[in-house]
Amino acid sequence: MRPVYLCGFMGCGKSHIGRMLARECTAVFIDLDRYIVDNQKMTIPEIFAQKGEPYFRDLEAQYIRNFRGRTIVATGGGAILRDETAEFARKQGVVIFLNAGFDTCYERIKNDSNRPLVVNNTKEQLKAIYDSRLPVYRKNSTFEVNANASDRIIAGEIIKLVELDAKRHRKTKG
Ligand SMILES: Nc1ncnc2c1ncn2[C@@H]1O[C@H](COP(=O)(O)OP(=O)(O)O)[C@@H](O)[C@H]1O
Ligand SMILES: O=C(O)C1=C[C@@H](OP(=O)(O)O)[C@@H](O)[C@H](O)C1
Ligand SMILES: [Mg+2]
Repeated sequence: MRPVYLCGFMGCGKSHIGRMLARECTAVFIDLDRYIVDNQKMTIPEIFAQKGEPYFRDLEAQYIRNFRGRTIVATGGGAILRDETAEFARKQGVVIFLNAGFDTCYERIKNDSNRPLVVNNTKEQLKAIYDSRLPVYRKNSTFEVNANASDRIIAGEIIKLVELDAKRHRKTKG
């Protein structure tokens, strides 16, 4: 199995589904946000406040390159927006966009003080960010799944796509 990178807006379920998938596929689970926090020994709000958002974006772009093999990577909602990062991830493995509606995402994240974009933007501003990101997640992913569903259903869909990817990849390798 090649690495699986989950992308999508904050609250779409990347971390939750990723952890579940890794258990089901006996793969290693990496939460890119967690990995950054552990390596930097700072929380995400601290990194944003003390080093700035561009610094955090560079860390994402750098650290996402550290994983190989049977791994499920829950990216942070901004990581796959960078074209070179997405290109790397699609070469390395399979990028899956968890597409959940804005209202679903917002209800899940609205009170979270650990997500600086949520703290620093109004609901209307977050909706505008969501709308501007949607086409980029689409463009930069290999597959898209409907994430307005139960976690079991979403995980099942992803497993089918990962199997499809493995088949295609074997074929192209000959
Ligand atoms: N399909 C789902 N159904 C119900 N709750 C979900 C689902 N996916 C995620 N959640 C919950 O929504 C919240 C945000 O999910 P999370 O995985 O942290 O999102 P992300 O990593 O994409 O920002 C968590 O409390 C999680 O348990
Ligand atoms: O969308 C974003 O720009 C961000 C999403 C967060 O991860 P989740 O998508 O897991 O919430 C985290 O990386 C950071 O707060 C920035
Ligand atoms: Mg997450």
